[in-house]
Amino acid sequence: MSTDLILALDVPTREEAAPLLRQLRGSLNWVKIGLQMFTAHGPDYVRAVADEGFNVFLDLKLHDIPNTVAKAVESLAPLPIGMLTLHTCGGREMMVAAQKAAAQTKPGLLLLGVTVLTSTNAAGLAETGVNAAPESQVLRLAKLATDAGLRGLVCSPLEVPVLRRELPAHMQLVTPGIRSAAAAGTDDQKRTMTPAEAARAGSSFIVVGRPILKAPDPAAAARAIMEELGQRHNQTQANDG
Ligand SMILES: O=c1ccn([C@@H]2O[C@H](COP(=O)(O)O)[C@@H](O)[C@H]2O)c(=O)[nH]1
Repeated sequence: MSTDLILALDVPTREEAAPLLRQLRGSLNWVKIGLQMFTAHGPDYVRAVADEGFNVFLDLKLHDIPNTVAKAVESLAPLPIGMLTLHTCGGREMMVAAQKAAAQTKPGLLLLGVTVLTSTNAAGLAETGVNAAPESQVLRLAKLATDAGLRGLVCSPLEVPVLRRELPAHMQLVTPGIRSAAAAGTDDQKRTMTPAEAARAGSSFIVVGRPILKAPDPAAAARAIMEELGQRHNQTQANDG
């Protein structure tokens, strides 16, 4: 199984993003547009990034009553997006409604259920009244999302091994919370792994923002991560052979 990089384009302006996208055209497949860029620059920017040849992952983490989320999915369907997030803690009925809306309006769209944010640890969960370890809560929400018909999940790479054991093989597992071994800190991320570890665990995609965006040479940092994922893939093939 191979693991692909998704660049989280969390910058304030289109001008700041432009040189990096230009340098990564042709080597990077996926760009994630999240709340920062979408609230500032809207659907037009989604179209602009897709026009540059990137697959777009729209990370809006929808969380509302079933009808409202389904209508939002319908409104977003005309956009050139390949992935869209919603919160699994919105519940089964909401996820079923969203998946139905996606199937009717944009059948190829991969709806991803966000389980427990990678910025949350056991103490943070307990503060919200959830007295479970992150791994148990992720598994619970992941099973609910799978039952509701979703085909992909967002979780930390730490939970990927248990999800790979417990869920159908077709589930796409997208993992933020990526930090290199040499990183000085983890920012606000609490459940982290390195790119190679996440790939080895079985992530379908890793999502990386600040470690690339704040690097002295962001394009080189992105290429180094792709290399790390590719090297691991090649090593696995070599070991398999
Ligand atoms: O659980 C989650 C879900 C989404 N994210 C998003 O991924 C990136 C990570 O950025 P870094 O700068 O690499 O920490 C960011 O856009 C988050 O909104 C997440 O981190 N955790």
